[in-house]
This record gives sequence, C-alpha cells and structure tokens, in this order.
Amino acid sequence: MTVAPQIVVHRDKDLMAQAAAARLITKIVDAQAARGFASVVLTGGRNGNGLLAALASSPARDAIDWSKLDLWWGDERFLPEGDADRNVTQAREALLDAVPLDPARVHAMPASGGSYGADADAAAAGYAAELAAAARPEDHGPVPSFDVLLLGVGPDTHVASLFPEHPGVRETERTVVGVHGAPKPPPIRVSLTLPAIRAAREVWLLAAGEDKAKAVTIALSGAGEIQAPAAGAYGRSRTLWLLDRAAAAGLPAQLYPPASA
Ligand SMILES: O=C(O)[C@H](O)[C@@H](O)[C@H](O)[C@H](O)COP(=O)(O)O
Repeated sequence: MTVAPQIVVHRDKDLMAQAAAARLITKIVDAQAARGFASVVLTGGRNGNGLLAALASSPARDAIDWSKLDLWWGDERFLPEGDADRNVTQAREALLDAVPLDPARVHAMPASGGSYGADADAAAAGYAAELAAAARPEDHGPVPSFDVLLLGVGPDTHVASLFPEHPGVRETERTVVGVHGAPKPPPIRVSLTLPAIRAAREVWLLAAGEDKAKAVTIALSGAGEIQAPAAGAYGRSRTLWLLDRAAAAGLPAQLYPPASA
C-alpha cells in the first residue's frame, strides 16, 4: 500500500530550490540527531543541481554534520572521471567541494575508463555491491534505507536514468543497471532501479518549468510506471513532489496544498 504523494507548489523554480534546500537541511539534521548519521541520494539535472547550489548558500547549511553524511547517486552519465557532464562533477561544483564531507562517505557511481573500463553493466554491478555492503541489518534489504532520495523529472516522465518503456524501468530484481541508448544524452548511463528507489524512506521529486507540466500531470494521474517511470518513484513513508507553478499547471487546483503556491 503506497502512501499518497504530497504536492507542494512554489511560486517559481528559484523559490522551489531554496525551499527544498531548507527542507533537506532539516531532514538531514533530524536524521543525524536520531541516528547519528544521514543518507541522501542525489540526482543530476538543473533542478537537482539548483537545490545543491541553494543549499550551499543557505545560512543554515552548517547545522549539518557533513562528516556524518552518506551521499549516493540515483544515476550517472557513464563518462570519464572529471567530465563536466557527470552528475558528480556538477554536484561538486554546486556544493560538495565547499563542505567538509568525509570522502569515504561520498559514493560516486563509477566513471567510464575506471575500474570497469567501458563496461557500464559491470560498473552497475559494482555499485550495487557497494550499496549492499553499506546496508545495515536494520535496512532489511540490498541497499541502505536512504533518508531522502532526490529525483529530477524529465519531460517524458523519466526519473534517474529510467526511461519510459526502456529495460531499466522494467527491472524488478537488480538495484543498479547499466543503461544503453538513453533518449537523454549521453546514451550510456548507470542508474538505480525502481526497487532501489522505493527502498528510500522518502522520495522527493523536483520539477520546474512548463516543459514538465505534462509529465507531472501524467505521473500523478494514475499512469503506469513502465509508461511513466516517475509514477513508480515513491518512498516507504513519504513521496513528495516539489513543483513550481508552471510544472503544476496541469494539476487540478484542489490538489494544491494551501501554502507556497
Ligand atoms: O542524469 C540526469 O540527467 C538526471 O539524473 C535526470 O534524471 C534529470 O534529473 C532529469 O532529466 C531532469 O533534469 P532537469 O532537472 O535538468 O530537467
């Protein structure tokens, strides 16, 4: 039984990024207070990086104990280490290089030309093994119980690198897959699967701009996850859609919560 998604609509994408950053700071601080550490999965894309940049400039950012934060990625472009188009490169530029993280707790997905050469499927298996090694008995599964798993949403309703009707979105066993022929360049990627995404306590989906309105409406109107992967992205205890007005334009007005629209 999945919990109904919560929808919060913000005036514009900048306010969405600022509010999402504030929300994430609070979530991380609360998790660290409760368990001594926090675990967050980052996403690529403009909205994911916008959130990280907003977090970097937040006066409250150092309420987080950066040394007790585990960072994972929901997907990665399978490019050489340091390539400007890699999600980890962009995350470092937006935030990670500015805060005192424990490097051992930053789990970037493998790059092409690294330990797995040009084999994205082997890289995916390697990351799955890293996730499994980090899972604790209380996680009851092959991945850690992420406190928050962030996802951008593509105009075709893709999340991470799970694209409509592609093999990755159909995966029900593996936690990480290699992606070939991705419609969004670059074509070769590594991605968490829906079972791994759904292991998260909370899944937060970020979408801003009128080019996302159709995808948001489709994903929230009962579409199947194979045709609309975002529809299959939900957390164990919470699924939160963080939108701006433009991305929410296709939703029935009564779905909007009273605040922040
Ligand atoms: O590697 C990637 O490209 C991202 O992980 C991808 O899933 C992204 O989040 C969406 O395509 C939304 O991207 P925008 O926020 O830039 O629209």
